[in-house]
Amino acid sequence: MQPKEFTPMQALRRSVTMVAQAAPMELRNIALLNLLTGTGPSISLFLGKVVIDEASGIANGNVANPIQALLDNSLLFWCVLVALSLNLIVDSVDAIGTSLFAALRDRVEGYCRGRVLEKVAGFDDIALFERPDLLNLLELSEKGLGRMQRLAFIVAALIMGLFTLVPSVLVSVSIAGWVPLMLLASSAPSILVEMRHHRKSWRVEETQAGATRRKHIYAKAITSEDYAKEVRLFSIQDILLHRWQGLFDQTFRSMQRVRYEGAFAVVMWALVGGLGVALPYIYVVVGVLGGQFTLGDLALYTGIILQLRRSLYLLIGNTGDIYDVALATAPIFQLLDLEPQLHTGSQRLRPLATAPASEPGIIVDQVSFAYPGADKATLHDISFAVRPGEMVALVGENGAGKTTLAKLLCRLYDPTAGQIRWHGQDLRRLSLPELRSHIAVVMQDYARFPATLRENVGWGYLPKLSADGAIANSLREAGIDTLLTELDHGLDTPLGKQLEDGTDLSGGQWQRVAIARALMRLGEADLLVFDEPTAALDPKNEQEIYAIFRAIAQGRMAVVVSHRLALAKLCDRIIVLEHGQIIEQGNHDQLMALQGQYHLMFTRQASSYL
Ligand SMILES: Nc1ncnc2c1ncn2[C@@H]1O[C@H](COP(=O)(O)OP(=O)(O)OP(=O)(O)O)[C@@H](O)[C@H]1O
Repeated sequence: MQPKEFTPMQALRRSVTMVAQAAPMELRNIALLNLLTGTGPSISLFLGKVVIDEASGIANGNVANPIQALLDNSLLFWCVLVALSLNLIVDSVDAIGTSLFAALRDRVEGYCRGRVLEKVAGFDDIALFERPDLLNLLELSEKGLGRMQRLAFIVAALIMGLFTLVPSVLVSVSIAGWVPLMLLASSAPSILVEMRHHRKSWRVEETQAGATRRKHIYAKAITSEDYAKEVRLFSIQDILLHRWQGLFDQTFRSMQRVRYEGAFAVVMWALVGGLGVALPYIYVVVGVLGGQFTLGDLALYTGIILQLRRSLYLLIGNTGDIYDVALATAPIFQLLDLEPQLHTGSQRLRPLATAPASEPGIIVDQVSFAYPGADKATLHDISFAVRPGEMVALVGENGAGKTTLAKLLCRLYDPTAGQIRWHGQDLRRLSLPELRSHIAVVMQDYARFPATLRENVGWGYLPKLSADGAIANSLREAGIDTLLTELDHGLDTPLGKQLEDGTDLSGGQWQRVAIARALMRLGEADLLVFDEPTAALDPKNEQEIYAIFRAIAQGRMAVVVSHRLALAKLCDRIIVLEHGQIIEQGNHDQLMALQGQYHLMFTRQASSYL
């Protein structure tokens, strides 16, 4: 799962295609509008020249009725009328432009963000959320999404620049062939300087991606409800603020240095570009004095030279920006092209009856595992079996590798070495959606979905999302059906403080809701994976949940990760892990008789309850 490299040109091509796909209608309408507003000023200048030449021809001081003179000269009359109408139209369509641009921005945002969300949601594995380099990629894609909206504006501005440039070039050629060439040549260095500046800025943003992400983490720790209580109780606001400020200063300083350098270079080259305007300008003024050009020409040509320069700047500025966009949007395409680490297999899960005689249940066969990017393995050569009807406990000290093993059983990761087989089939060959539909999980860090009670439970088994009876049953089995009467809107009460009118639950209640969600799957699930399922429950409720687990594990395979050895004691087999290795295995009595690590842990825990 290594991100591909993109050249700026490749990223630019993909970005332009994406913008065109996102808002084809808005782009077309903006192009039409720009055709009008871009060519309008050149046409106005030309009409102005005719008006000046015609008016100065008539205005010799002997015109008795100037209005009649205007009406009599049809060229003058029509030029005045068209120039005024054109100005009126150009001014009035400006307002349409504002709403078209707003629609363009929203469409591009919706389409591009939608594609990114779709991609992230479609990842079957969780490495994307656990690898710092991929988290940085997510951070950079977020910046890229902002730049994608800018690209839409740049494309519109370039269209505008071109529509202004073409008539300006055509008119300026009539002054002298060298005029547009000179303006172009004197502006060219600015393009290169802008591009270099953008490349440098992006390099800084890239190298600061980690710092920017950490900055967001500290900002979140200050503003998020999850940390609010402890931040205050331990008075760590200042530490977090200080860290955020430090990272902000660091990223700001690096960017500011590049900005100053860039601004200086751009200004210097803009001054050089000014010379390119001065010479043609003087040439026209001298031409008027020498009788080569008329007064109308003076107005037209000086206006057109300045306009040509402006349109060149519009194009130069936006070409520089387009380079910046190309660099900044590359992470979006790196993310969109990211190959998931896990691939679904095609086989259907074989029924128990057809499993090979030696292979019923789940066999963990010499499994080792290292987290992506980690230099040390977390699990070493793990082998054990969970037979149908068996409840197996994974115990061990913090960091021993229990949760990691639970993640491998649910195929959130694949083993680095060895195999996990289910009724004789390697998990990697099974269809992932099918595999996961046969597993009911309660994770240690279970989700508290900002959704209704119905959804928090019903999302465990979508076909029964509207089946009030089934959801109520799961809540009852998880011992939390009192919520149905306690909550104002019963199943349809929004849960979580993030939601308007949301009701928050206690930690233990949320844990029971997570258990109820897993219970919704019981119709299909053959494997139950419970990782610290009772951590938030009091001892009385814990005992009650143990009894529920035992009951639902009947006839299924169950793996329970727990520090509560009272729960482990109820299991058919206990696997003791230490530093990612199995050090003991057996039932409670066998392990107690062994007088090893389990015995030590159990007696310590039992004595602490006395
Ligand atoms: N996403 C990850 N990337 C890299 N290392 C990880 C990741 N998750 C866990 N680890 C490391 O793997 C080791 C085992 O972690 P694991 O969560 O499996 O332990 P555990 O036995 O469940 O611990 P606990 O009882 O505290 O929940 C730890 O050293 C941990 O630092």
